[in-house]
Amino acid sequence: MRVKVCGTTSVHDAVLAAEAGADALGFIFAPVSKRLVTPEVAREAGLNVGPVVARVGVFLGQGLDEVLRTAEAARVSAVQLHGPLAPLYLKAVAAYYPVLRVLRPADLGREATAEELGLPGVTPMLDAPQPGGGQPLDWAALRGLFPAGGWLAGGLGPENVAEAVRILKPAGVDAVTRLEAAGGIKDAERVRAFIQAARGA
Ligand SMILES: O=C(O)c1ccccc1N[C@@H]1O[C@H](COP(=O)(O)O)[C@@H](O)[C@H]1O
Repeated sequence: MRVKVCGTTSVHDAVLAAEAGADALGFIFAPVSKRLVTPEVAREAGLNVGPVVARVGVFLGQGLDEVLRTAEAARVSAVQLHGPLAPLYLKAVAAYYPVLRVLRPADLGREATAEELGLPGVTPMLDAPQPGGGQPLDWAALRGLFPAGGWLAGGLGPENVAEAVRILKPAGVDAVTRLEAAGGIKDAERVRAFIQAARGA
């Protein structure tokens, strides 16, 4: 199972998460976020974590041109897309980058969702309705609905990730709020504890 540490805003926090064993780092380029980072800092962070840590650019409701330009400037290795979007948009991004397509529980079972997830290079990630809000999903209620090969986000932290993994068996987990000392600043102990708990589940 892969572990992603999201909301990285500095080289320091990128190195901290990579040294703690993160498989992937998330860089949020959505202007609404208190974890907004510039492509320049994300690029520099990526250069400091070695060759095997994935760098994921996170976007919410942004235009195709902006997503592709920002991803290129930041030299990310994958893109995470939140919010409603047209199938052609998703197809266009997936032609350049592996995509984590973020879904809410209400999206599961919809025809449009099945169409999106049928595209090559698109991996589902289930998250709470408010991204970056630190609110866990009702994992027990999602048993049997959770998409095969999907990732899980939404209010995960050191104290609850093992339980979530046992219930839903995701291919990857992702967190931000519960790993922070303050908005956009990582708590080193919580980052380490999260990765250990996820791996030990
Ligand atoms: O964290 C944000 O500010 C954010 C803003 C816009 C899109 C996504 C954002 N974060 C994503 O939210 C999930 C889970 O966050 P949490 O652990 O519940 O706080 C994660 O995928 C982040 O990438």
